[in-house]
Amino acid sequence: MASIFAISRCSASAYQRAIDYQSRPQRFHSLSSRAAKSRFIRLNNLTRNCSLSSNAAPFIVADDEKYSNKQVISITPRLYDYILANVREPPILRQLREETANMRGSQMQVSPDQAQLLAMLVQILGAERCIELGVYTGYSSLAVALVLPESGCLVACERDARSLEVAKRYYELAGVSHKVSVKHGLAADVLKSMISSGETCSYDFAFVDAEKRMNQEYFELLLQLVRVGGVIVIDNVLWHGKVADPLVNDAKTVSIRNFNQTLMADKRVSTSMVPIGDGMTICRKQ
Ligand SMILES: C[S@@+](CC[C@H](N)C(=O)[O-])C[C@H]1O[C@@H](n2cnc3c(N)ncnc32)[C@H](O)[C@@H]1O
Repeated sequence: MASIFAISRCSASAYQRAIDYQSRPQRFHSLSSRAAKSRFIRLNNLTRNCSLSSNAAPFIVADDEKYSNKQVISITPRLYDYILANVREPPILRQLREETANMRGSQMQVSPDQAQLLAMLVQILGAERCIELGVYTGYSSLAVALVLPESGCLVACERDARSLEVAKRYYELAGVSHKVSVKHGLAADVLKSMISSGETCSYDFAFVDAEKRMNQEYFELLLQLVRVGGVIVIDNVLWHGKVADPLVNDAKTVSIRNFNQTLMADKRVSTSMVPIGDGMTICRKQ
């Protein structure tokens, strides 16, 4: 109870500063020594009061008039464990995730709850023809291929041959390789050649998870390939929260932030930004 009481008194901005401090303490340590010391102590207390430990109860991010009194919670490690315990991850996906955990870049893989959402969207759409940009070792593409009908097809595009080998092995193991058309190459080139071959408006679903700075170009090409009513999902739209931090202006963050802003004004699609994993935007072509 004590921690819940502390959490409810911790404001959203204090919580954000506490998170900033946890993720980048060096930013605060670069202050003049006296200012740094007092800020260090205050922020240390904040992180403790905001109960960011693994056993923390969910922190209420918003519940005042600004947010129409709607209560919005953050996900703590304990709550995330609970969410994961409610994901029906097929054993073959679990096996792939566990094998990939020791590989370089494993943090790039979508999370089990994200993969489940992608598979769910494909099922709701009744999708038969799908595209994925950025396969890595195949976790998200396998999640999609597993729910495609036998006649379905997923174009899976990846520039790295080594990770593609793992993906192909798992498509075989899962018995879905006949549904996956693997394209080894640069995503934009693959999409352009699909358009040149007359495949416009013939796809139901696309998932974008390749080079983040190319998102706008991928999106324009995919809009040509996806039918009206089809869905394009873009991953990493929150970019570890950096898109909302005006002090972060590296090229990738700025590019994702600009893309999000452009998408917001794009009347060709309806959109929903979902705070799952590192953030996904779901777009439906109008
Ligand atoms: C975030 S990972 C994809 C993770 C994958 N969706 C999963 O859930 O396992 C991004 C992948 O995109 C690939 N990639 C990056 N730029 C690319 C490009 N221009 N064309 C094709 N693949 C690219 C990288 O090699 C990497 O494997």
